[in-house]
Amino acid sequence: MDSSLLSAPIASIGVPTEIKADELRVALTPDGVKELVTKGLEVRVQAGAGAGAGIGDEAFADAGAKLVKREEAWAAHLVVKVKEPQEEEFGLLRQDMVLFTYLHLAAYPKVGEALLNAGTTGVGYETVQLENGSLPLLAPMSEIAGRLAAQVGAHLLERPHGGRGLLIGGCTGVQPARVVVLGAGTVGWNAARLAAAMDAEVMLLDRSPERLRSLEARRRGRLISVVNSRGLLERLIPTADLLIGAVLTPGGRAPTLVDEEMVKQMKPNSVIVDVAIDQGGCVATSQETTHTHPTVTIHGVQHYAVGNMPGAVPFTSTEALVSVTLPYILGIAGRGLEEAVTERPELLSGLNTIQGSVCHPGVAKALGLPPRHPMACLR
Ligand SMILES: NC(=O)C1=CN([C@@H]2O[C@H](COP(=O)(O)OP(=O)(O)OC[C@H]3O[C@@H](n4cnc5c(N)ncnc54)[C@H](O)[C@@H]3O)[C@@H](O)[C@H]2O)C=CC1
Ligand SMILES: CC(=O)C(=O)O
Repeated sequence: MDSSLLSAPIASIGVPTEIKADELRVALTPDGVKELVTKGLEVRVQAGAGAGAGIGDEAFADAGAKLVKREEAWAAHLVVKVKEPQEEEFGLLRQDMVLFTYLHLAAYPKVGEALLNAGTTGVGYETVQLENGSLPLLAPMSEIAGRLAAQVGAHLLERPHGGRGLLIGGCTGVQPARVVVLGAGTVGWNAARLAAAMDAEVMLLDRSPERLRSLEARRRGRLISVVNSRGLLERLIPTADLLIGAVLTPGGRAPTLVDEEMVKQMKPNSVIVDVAIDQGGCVATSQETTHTHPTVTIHGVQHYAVGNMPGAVPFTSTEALVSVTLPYILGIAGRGLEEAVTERPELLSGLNTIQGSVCHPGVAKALGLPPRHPMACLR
């Protein structure tokens, strides 16, 4: 095993064009490129990679990037992306490469297998976790996805979009829609507060009373927070017009809080937005959809489960993503992965695979493989 890649600075950074369905974000902005190039690093951007986010090749070139073909971007020793590698990209994975991107291996075990077979070191944005439990590289996309969940849900409740024909906030003298949000983390809170701002009646559920207490002072409108239980879900879900799934166990598969029987009890043409689909989804009947074909109707309920929701707003989400990933990219490339982990210990939990081993306990459990301690893999 060649461990020099992990202990030495990485001189070349590649930014390929995203190829997941309807994914329009790009992993670096021209300002981000400039920061890296100023530090003496080489940044190779695939020509056209920024088009979806409104960033032209010229802007990248002016910032100091080399515009290259796909294979050259992937040939870099640090490849930064937005989404997990797609099957067409599996052949481009190598051992002498650190891949820094959203991986969501619990939901995409084939990607895990490909990384392990190739011996690629995969650092997942979504499992980089600070000591206080927060997820700094997931948070901005969760903010965006939460807000989108309320917007999309409101839209899907309208009759021409397949919904029951409800205005989410009702109107004077007429009851608003009832929105049930499962999980009061970043996605859940943002979805709930936007739905409440649209005058919906919102029930926000979480297993953690402490989390709900921390939100108390910020609660506005018709927003009620409750600690969830199976019995409560059984009573509440049949009353929901819009159900939003937003629970997470970092690295692991999302718990199935809503089984098929509960879905059958929902009102005809009600809506489920399962944001947690990128970790497998928290509704038994959810299956991943795309922005082009965003919904499927199962038991009379519209299911929206797009795995890359922020991809719909690439102008907003590219900036937001790079604002949090850039310091880590600088650290990994400028000082090497080992030293970057020492400087920013939260990176340790970002390590999902290292040269053929799984090294995140949640990911390992989801993949049914034994975890190795990341420090043991690094050294
Ligand atoms: N589909 C998409 O495009 C996107 C999906 N996401 C996903 O949304 C999900 C939520 O993300 P965040 O809000 O950032 O996570 P978070 O960690 O901020 O919040 C998750 C919440 O779920 C709660 N929870 C966990 N298990 C629970 C259970 N059994 N019952 C009730 N509550 C439970 C936790 O207490 C926590 O408050 C994740 O799967 C994330 O990957 C995030 C962004 C975009
Ligand atoms: C977090 C995630 O899955 C996304 O931004 O696409």
